[in-house]
Amino acid sequence: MQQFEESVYQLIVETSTNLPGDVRRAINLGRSMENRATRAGLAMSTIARNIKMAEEQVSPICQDTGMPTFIIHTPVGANQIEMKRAIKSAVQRATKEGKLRSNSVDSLTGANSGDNLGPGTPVIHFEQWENDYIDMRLILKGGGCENKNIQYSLPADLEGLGRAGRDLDGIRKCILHAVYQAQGQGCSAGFIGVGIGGDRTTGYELAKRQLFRTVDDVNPKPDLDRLEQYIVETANQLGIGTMGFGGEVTLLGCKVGVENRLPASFFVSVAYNCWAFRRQGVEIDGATGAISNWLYERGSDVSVEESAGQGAEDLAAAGGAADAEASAAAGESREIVLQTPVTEEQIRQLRVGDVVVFKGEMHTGRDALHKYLMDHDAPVDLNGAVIYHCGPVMLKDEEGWHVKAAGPTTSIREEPYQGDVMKKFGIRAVIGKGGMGPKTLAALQEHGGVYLNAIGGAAQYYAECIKNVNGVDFMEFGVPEAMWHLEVDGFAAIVTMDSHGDSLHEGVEKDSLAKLSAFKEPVFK
Ligand SMILES: O=C(O)C[C@H](O)C(=O)O
Ligand code: SF4
Repeated sequence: MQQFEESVYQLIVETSTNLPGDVRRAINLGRSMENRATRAGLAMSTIARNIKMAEEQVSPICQDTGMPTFIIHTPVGANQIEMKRAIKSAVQRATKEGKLRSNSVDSLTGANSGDNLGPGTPVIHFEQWENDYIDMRLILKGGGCENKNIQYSLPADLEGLGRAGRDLDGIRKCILHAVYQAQGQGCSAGFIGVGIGGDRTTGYELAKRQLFRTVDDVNPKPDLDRLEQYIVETANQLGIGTMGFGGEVTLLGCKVGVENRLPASFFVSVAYNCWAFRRQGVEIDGATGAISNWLYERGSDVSVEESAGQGAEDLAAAGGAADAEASAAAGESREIVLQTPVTEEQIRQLRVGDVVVFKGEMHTGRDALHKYLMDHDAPVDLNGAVIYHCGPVMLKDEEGWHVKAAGPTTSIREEPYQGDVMKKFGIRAVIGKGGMGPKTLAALQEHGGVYLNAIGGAAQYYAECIKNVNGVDFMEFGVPEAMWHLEVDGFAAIVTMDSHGDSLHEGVEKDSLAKLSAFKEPVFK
């Protein structure tokens, strides 16, 4: 078993940096369904480009490399204690080399362990089997989509859909509702795993295990097969679209499993996975510990389609290069280049739909920083500043810090603080993903601010726009939560909430709720 640790390391690197073949195929199909000239289409193109960049640079597809979760089948008599030790050591190495972000945080103090090890992390499930080889599967599911998991207890009354009973049609309603409530916040277009039955714990486990099925497999239970197909088709009529920008593609896959339940309980548990659906698996020789086979088609075998004229289609080139038809479809999107710091006047000119390309310094800030800034001073002048909701993957060498991955994080978590923090320090622009709520929208209007949506998960795409790390504060918060001062060039994001009271997110949510209500009537009798 000498090579076992190296095999685990290879599996981690492959999973984090190279999206598997079946997921790529689903994304290619999604891209073909989305109108390329729209905001959702541009987001899809950026995602495709990011997948390629991650593979080429062997760097994380998304900066949030999630909760490493291993499911391992071992031959009878295999030493699981030794394997556990090797897995932890491989996780440590992958973190040190920037293939995983340091993601293990003390729940009470917020202290980051720095190496992805700690109580409960990584997650390792062992099971014995009577084969002589090891089957090891890994999923790296990020926090943003994990936050969109949802569990229903039937019967229930669901927004837009009414009564969901204890039958297949009630289950249908729960799953559709699960997609609706995620909106773009889990980096749609997503994949969902559904667990019917079990208890509250095993229901979620069953849901997550569905994510290990290949996107294109067929459910052996005809009823569930029909349900899976219905859900993908119907969810794509909700109009949520990539990143919640509105569009044709909201869901790329649905897998449903069923287990027995107690007479009193009826749970439907839904695990939502973003487009950055990172899971792989290997067969390992029980004697040597070497990889003998990959269990899912590898990313390198399926190319992510790039369309002709690709230069003109990514986000940074969107406004300027869009032709008349494209501009109209994207809601008259304009491209505006802004040098930071920015003025109130510049910000008041921006409208929902504009593509802004930033140049200059921006500062990262997420949960720990926003809480801190509520009752402390900022370490740097934030007048006219741009805040980026981002927890990057960073590596340090003799020359200083380097950005390895730097996409946006879900902004809604900062809703209680954002407006106050902007007003207090004179911050003019906030970049994140998934949109923010009414409190922030009101503050943007009053203060003269703007919210921009970057493409979630596009961590390599944005890392390339960061030309220098000017400095860092609050390293004590841990790498993802620290305040990084970043020099950017060509950093593009779309205005989705402006200083005139308009919010694209509010509109998409309202429209999708109306569309959801059309699926109220029973389908599965
Ligand atoms: O933690 C992050 O960097 C992102 C997170 O996965 C999110 O989707 O909000
Ligand atoms: S940022 Fe988006 S793509 Fe990355 S883990 Fe979170 S939900 Fe997934």
